[in-house]
Amino acid sequence: MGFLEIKDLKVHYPIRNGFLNRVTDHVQAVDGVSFAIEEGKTIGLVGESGSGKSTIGKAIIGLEKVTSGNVYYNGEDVTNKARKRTSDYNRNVQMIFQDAMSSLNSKKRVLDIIAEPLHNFERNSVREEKKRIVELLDIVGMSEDALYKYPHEFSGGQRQRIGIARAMATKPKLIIADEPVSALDLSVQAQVLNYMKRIQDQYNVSYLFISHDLGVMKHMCDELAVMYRGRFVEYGHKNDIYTNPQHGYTKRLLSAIPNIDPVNREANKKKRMAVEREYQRNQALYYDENGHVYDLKNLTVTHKVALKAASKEVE
Ligand SMILES: Nc1ncnc2c1ncn2[C@@H]1O[C@H](COP(=O)(O)OP(=O)(O)OP(=O)(O)O)[C@@H](O)[C@H]1O
Repeated sequence: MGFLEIKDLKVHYPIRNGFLNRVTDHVQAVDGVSFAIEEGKTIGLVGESGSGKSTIGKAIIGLEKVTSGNVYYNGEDVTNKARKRTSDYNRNVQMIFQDAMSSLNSKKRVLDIIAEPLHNFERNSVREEKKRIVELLDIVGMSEDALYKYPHEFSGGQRQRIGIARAMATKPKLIIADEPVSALDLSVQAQVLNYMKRIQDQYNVSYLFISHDLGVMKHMCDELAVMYRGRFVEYGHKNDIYTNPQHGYTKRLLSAIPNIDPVNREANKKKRMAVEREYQRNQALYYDENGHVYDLKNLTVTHKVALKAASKEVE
């Protein structure tokens, strides 16, 4: 059993229209998901843009209102609860975002940025506080030199590491990491991910890791949830999902991971195209090279013969 449990979570955003700004419909951003987070483990949420990943993270931390369902923290229902900044839940659940530049206050020095969450939970002398901040910078591989600089004086990867140091200031049990490396170059991504791994080993922190990148997920996660239109279409141990995906959507995501092995590249390309065609057949839609979309159910016989011949080529 996990220390954080999500039960049948739904977040529906109202769509407003017209002069009176009346609610005419809802976007079912998250539509009934359940899972639990255990200590020291990483759960990955993967899926295309708009599938509801960020909304889950924001609903857990209280940035979005939950429409129905529950979030339990150590058995206590914390759904939609107004909390003091100093509450135990706020201390233990932190979030980092893709764009570290906008989540770090550009007018503040690193010392003050990391000190901010500390002020809510600790009473330290100036000397003690500085010592704590130097320790926090150290866990993300940064030196004391960073203390009196501003966010714009750092690279993207360094800024993300400062964000991680700040999240770690309250000694949280869970960090929700929303696309933390998507905006970074590949080599910098690897560096940031390795720091996150090391921090997990050392402090037993859990991650809810949100990404659209299955390559990154393979490196980071224990369990994986594949999201499609607000729901989990597949959920389980990452090895099971990577070796034996059940859902057409997961197969498609997996086949899209770039292959750097030149020997198998051609074979993988064919496999990828076959998976793509199967997915499209199941969707009853077909996209040709010119970007035209056909509904397979309404195709003429000539079209069907042409498509059949095209799919044989890649089988
Ligand atoms: N504040 C909002 N008001 C209305 N609709 C919203 C709001 N925030 C998100 N949505 C919609 O909810 C759905 C899920 O969005 P969400 O940001 O959770 O997806 P995501 O999987 O995290 O996508 P991305 O990878 O692009 O961040 C989308 O259709 C989005 O347009």
